[in-house]
Amino acid sequence: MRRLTIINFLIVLGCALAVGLSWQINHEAIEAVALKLFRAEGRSAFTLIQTARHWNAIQGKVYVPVSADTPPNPYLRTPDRDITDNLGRRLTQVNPAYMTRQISELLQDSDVQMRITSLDPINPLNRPDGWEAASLRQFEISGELERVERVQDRYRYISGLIVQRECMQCHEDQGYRVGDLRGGISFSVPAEQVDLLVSEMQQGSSRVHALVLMLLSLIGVSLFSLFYLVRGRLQASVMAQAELQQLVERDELTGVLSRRALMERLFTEMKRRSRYGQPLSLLMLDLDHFKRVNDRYGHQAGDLVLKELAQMLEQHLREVDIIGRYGGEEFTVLLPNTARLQAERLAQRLCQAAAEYRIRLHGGDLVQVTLSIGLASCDTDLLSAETLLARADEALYVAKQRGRNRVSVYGQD
Ligand SMILES: Nc1nc2c(ncn2[C@@H]2O[C@H](COP(=O)(O)OP(=O)(O)OP(=O)(O)O)[C@@H](O)[C@H]2O)c(=O)[nH]1
Repeated sequence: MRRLTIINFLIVLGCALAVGLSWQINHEAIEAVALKLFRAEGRSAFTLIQTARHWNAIQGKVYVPVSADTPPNPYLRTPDRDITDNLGRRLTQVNPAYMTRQISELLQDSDVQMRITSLDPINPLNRPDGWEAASLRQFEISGELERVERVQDRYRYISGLIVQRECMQCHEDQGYRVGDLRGGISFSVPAEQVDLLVSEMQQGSSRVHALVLMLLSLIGVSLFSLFYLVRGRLQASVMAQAELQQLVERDELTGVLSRRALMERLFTEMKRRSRYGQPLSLLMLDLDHFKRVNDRYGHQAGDLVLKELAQMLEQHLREVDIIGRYGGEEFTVLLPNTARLQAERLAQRLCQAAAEYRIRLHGGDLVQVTLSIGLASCDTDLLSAETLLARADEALYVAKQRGRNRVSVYGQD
């Protein structure tokens, strides 16, 4: 349960990290979008102003009546700067730079600020501020012609002005050539409105991310818990099945195969034998005078002797050999692919090993038991399992009759 809690915590943590990363990327993208939007606005405004300036330049000369707001431009040094029309009114020439400056002054009371500026201004009022000067210098170095940035509480945009042929009439004296960068037009708007929009979009994104995090965590935790539960049940059932199998297959006291499992294996080996024609031998082992052990040391000591002896016998067998408890103090050993002669040698070894084996009881006494073994083989003839068992039993009976602690082979003794 503790493991499940830790893994579920890690799932939620993983979801939180992934969603948090997405939230961060999304927030930065929204801020980038705000900048892109303002860049588009700046470009539109610049295009409008440039078009008006172009119109002015291609007219050759544009004149307007002299007024308090439009006095003659002191920085325009053309001989026909001021003229009088046929009604006697004084007119003065408004070149593109003068026109741009006048428009920017008209905008002074609005949110939008516009400035025409140059690193080498004819009109000192057009001197660039720090950001504009840095941008114009960057344009000169990089060849770029546009910059947009949030500067303190305003979004700022500047685009470079390139000298066109029609500009030369005013700017030739400054040494400019067509294609030179001679300044720029900058716009700015308060960041407040854009900030509000950005913050609304970011709040929306935060809500969506919070929802996604909740859903992801819920789905992740539910799916994993379900998987954990099902896996736990499956494991428990597999273990229970294995335990059950063990109970059915193994003799509880000695740990060797139970009689039932032994008989199943005998039938299987008989079938294998009849299909592949390999020899098969069967030993029937019985402890000699085991009653005496029980009588002398008690039933529990007898149990210990049975258990230890079974394990000792198992160790003397090959991996393919099969030992099982046939009943009481009687064991059966199946020897697949083993002919009579080989089986007899093995039976002799088992008999000798048992006789040499000493079992230490809990009280410290050493017990020695001997075995009588009956052997039956089916080397050539096809027998049934029952006949093989009966023959081994018969041979065992002979071994007992002949004085115990010996091997008797069916059909030979
Ligand atoms: N402790 C213990 N004794 C068992 C168990 N199963 C059978 N026995 C005992 O094994 C003894 C078998 O006695 P008998 O059939 O007379 O055979 P024996 O004394 O071994 O003599 P022979 O087989 O003729 O050599 C009995 O005393 C049974 O109680 C068991 O699981 N545990």
